[in-house]
Amino acid sequence: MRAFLSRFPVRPVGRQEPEGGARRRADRDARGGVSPSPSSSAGIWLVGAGNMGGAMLRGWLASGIAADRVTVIDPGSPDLPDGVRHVSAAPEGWPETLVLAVKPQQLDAARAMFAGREGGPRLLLSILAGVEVATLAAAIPAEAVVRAMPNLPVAIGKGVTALYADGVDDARRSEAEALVAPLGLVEWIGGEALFDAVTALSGCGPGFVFRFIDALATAGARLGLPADQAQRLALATVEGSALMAAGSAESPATLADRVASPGGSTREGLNMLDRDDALIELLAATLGASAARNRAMAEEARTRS
Ligand SMILES: NC(=O)C1=CN([C@@H]2O[C@H](COP(=O)(O)OP(=O)(O)OC[C@H]3O[C@@H](n4cnc5c(N)ncnc54)[C@H](O)[C@@H]3O)[C@@H](O)[C@H]2O)C=CC1
Ligand SMILES: O=C(O)[C@@H]1CCC=N1
Repeated sequence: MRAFLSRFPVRPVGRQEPEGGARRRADRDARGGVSPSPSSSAGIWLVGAGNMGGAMLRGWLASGIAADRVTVIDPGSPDLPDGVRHVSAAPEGWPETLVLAVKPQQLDAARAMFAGREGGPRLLLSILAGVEVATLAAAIPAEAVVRAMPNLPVAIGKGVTALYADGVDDARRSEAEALVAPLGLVEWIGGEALFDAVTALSGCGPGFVFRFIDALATAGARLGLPADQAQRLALATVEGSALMAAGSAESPATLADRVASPGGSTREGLNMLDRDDALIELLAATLGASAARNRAMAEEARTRS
């Protein structure tokens, strides 16, 4: 996956670093907050640069954020874009923004890296599925905690990031939003209970869509098409349909009906998907299973903390 992501070129896509970063850093120092060496207090520390942390990193660099603003903390050997500083353990002090992107089961190890330090980051942005704000706040003493649920297409600026915060002021919420805005669509979630649902829909969603593309190609191959040709046709069909739906004033449901000529072959196919709401029921069960796993991971994280 990392090799796959590294194939996407890192190039500016129009958005620049949000203004005000330098002013906010100065404010913090003036307030007598945590003030380690300038090199460690500035910028973003990305804790964990695997599939998802790496995807966010690529999206940030493509949006124009300078590589030297990000420090990756990862004991592994992540495949990183040029110019990004990589350390295997946390430097001294705290950054302005700490992005937590380890697996939920690795939260304890990440927390241990920072144990015993005075102060905390201004903003903790966590992408851990199923790990709640209260658990995160107990692990890392940040001034503000924001949960984020990105998805893999953030690597190309076409992702979705859902955000949730409780009791966080507008300035910090704006900081969190500015950080993920260059990565694609950003949506605030009204309650933490909905986070498992949003994780299942948009966080896990690319996995389901990739599987759908694969299944469409497999079904085409079963009708006799060469497998590689079926895959190209399936991929381009999904790409074109998604782009068209995204740019259309009509709903996807209406667009589906537009493909279906009366008495034609699309209707016959749609009848299969619609019979007893077969596709809806399948996806409801799919998202339900993912959401249940997120709830279980939250429980596991609460128990460990
Ligand atoms: N993969 C995805 O599409 C999405 C993942 N997420 C969340 O992102 C998080 C990471 O998932 P993936 O990137 O898929 O996992 P991953 O296993 O690819 O990446 C985890 C990274 O953390 C590093 N790591 C392990 N222990 C560490 C420590 N103590 N300190 C710093 N780094 C450490 C590993 O070396 C690895 O590079 C998870 O919490 C997951 O719920 C959220 C949305 C989508
Ligand atoms: O599979 C997972 O647990 C993570 C959460 C969302 C996507 N991947």
